Amino acid sequence: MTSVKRKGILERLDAGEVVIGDGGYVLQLERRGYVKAGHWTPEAAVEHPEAVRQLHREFLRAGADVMQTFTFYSCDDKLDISGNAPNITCQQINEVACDIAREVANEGGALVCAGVSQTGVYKDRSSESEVKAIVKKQLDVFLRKDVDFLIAEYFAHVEEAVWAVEVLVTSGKPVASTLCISPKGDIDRVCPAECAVRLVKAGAKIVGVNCHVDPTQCLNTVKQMKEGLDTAGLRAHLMIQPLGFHCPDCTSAGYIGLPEFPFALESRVVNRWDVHKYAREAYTAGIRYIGGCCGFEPYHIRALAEELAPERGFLPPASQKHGLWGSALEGSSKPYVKARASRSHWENLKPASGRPLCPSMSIPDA
Ligand code: MET
Ligand SMILES: [Zn+2]
Repeated sequence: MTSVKRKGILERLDAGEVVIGDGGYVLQLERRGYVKAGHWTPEAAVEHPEAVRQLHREFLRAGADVMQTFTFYSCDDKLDISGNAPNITCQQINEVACDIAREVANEGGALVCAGVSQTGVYKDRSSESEVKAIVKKQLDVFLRKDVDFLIAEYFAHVEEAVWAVEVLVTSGKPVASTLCISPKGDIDRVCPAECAVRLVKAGAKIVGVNCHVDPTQCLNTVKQMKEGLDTAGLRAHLMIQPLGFHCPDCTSAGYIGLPEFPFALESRVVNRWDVHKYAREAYTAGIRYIGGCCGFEPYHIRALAEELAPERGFLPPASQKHGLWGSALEGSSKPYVKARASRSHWENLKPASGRPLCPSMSIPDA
């Protein structure tokens, strides 16, 4: 599949455009029956390409400007651990994942971003060459498939992310990097400001966070990253792809440490109005690449696109089926439903969980 000539990621961001990211794949496809929890590897790209393609299409229709390849954890050491895809290789998965992402991206002018994530071999400095070899193997496939840009995402140690970035930049393609860290910093207690500085010095042009904590906590972290870069006199674009779950009670282990992870997170899902608020705060903080990670579904991405429609100048196709701020309810025959066709109703609502015996916060296991 060839790429259609279109404005690249850096051209868009350098011009001050808002870039809407996509949402979470592995968690969503686990729920749909195509990914095994615990392993979280993406062999569904080969086994059920139609399922992966459909999720990409829904994100595109919701307004995503970027299709991230379904290549999470797709390196030899992770797939071996999973042991549930004996005949499928990572190369195969990564090739097919790039093709699927390109096919859907071409349906709507989106860019293809190929991703690598934390490896299973990271220890200390001694693992540098091993980590880099794994990333290089993934990169070779991505280059053959001529993806538009690259991301090193979901790294908990900035040191490992820096190694990945160092390999990815050798391609000459733009490189983004997001860490799955809390406002306190990475696992080794490197603060977000320092993390951002190290990633940019390694060559990343777009830096930020993804996964592990909620939109509020991710905003806090990226703001610290921005301050760190400003203080160091470095320039980079900022990116944010938080969880689509509220977890103010989690520790630096993020949502993985919550007893509800991963099979009972539903009561924590952010709603579309939470996403409006998050999108506006991210934009105001100077972040221009705004998307979501685990828990972020197509309707959340549509909410991002709707909140930022004044800046972007258009609405996504999925908004044909959604009146802004509940206006579609004008057509309801029930007066009490019709009365909810107002921004103030949805903006001020404190949604009930409907679970009278449940606490609003948990005690994390880690
Ligand atoms: C656990 S984070 C997963 C990130 C990846 N981009 C996905 O959505 O599948
Ligand atoms: Zn995630």
